Amino acid sequence: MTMENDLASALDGIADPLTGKGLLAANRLPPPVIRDGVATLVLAVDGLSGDAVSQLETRIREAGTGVVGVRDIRIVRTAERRQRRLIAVASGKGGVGKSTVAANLAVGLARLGMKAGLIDADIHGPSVPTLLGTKERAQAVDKKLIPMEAHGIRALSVGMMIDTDRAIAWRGPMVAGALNQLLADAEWGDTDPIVLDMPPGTGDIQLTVVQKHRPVGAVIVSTPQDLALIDARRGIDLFRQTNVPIIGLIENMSGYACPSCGEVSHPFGSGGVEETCAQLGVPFLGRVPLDIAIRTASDAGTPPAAGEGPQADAFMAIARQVSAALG
Ligand SMILES: Nc1ncnc2c1ncn2[C@@H]1O[C@H](COP(=O)(O)OP(=O)(O)OP(=O)(O)O)[C@@H](O)[C@H]1O
Repeated sequence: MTMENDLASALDGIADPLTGKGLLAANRLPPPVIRDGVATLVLAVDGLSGDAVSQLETRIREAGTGVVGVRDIRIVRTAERRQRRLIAVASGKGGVGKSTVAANLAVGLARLGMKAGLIDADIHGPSVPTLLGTKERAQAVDKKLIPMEAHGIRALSVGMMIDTDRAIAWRGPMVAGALNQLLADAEWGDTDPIVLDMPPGTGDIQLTVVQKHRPVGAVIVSTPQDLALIDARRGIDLFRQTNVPIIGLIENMSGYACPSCGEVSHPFGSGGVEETCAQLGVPFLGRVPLDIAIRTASDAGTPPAAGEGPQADAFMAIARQVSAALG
């Protein structure tokens, strides 16, 4: 028994790449079983890339064979069915730029070489068709929706399915049903990861989405002003309660550069999101300035992350951090 305990604590000393918790605490591994000096470990590979799994296996073997009495480690990976990693982009409050960030994050991840997708679950104001410049309805083949392709990503939006004026009166179960259609009943092929632009707020709808679709992590968008930050904390709480790791917070509309004189002002204050991250012990992923060029490009259907210049750089820096967090 002590040998198994020793092995368990050695394995729990390895940090899970997604949550940072020990491998047992993160439910990556169940308590180990040892027979005749051979430990058989069932490793849950959900949400991890092939490289991340291989690195983790190496560390498990190193830690395991260091335990007295363990002569061999056998690792069985859980069914490696194609797990699509969902990244939830949320905000506690509307209008903080959540959809803008979600679209540019997906485009940024695609520019880093991933087959990224984007789902617009923001039924009260589906903005992805505008952000990507895809105004047509999505086609369906054999009752499966075909995601639109734009700016290197695949995307589906409630706004590509229905008359959005009607959706505004939808209740929770209808939202959940529509989302299921966008996620499970669509032809996503090898798309991974998928950025999920969540409905704004932290109510029942958000809770259902999170519980049902189990994102591998959440990105929270906030502006620096106090009110938005209070709501962002609520967003963090929602994910913590449901055990979804917080990938980090983004400060959007941070500092305004006057297009004529160049002077930078801070209409919503400055540094608030980074401070909140430090207080809550969650990563700060970066800031995106309040920039007219971002709004005009977004309204014109050309996500800044697809181009060059300071606006693209701000989104790419965030995409790199999210990509690193995914492993
Ligand atoms: N960094 C920025 N600089 C300038 N304009 C921005 C920036 N971020 C977002 N915007 C603009 O602010 C408006 C709201 O953005 P967006 O729709 O992304 O917010 P949201 O949080 O998703 O809103 P909602 O809660 O209504 O869905 C849009 O016109 C968008 O172009």
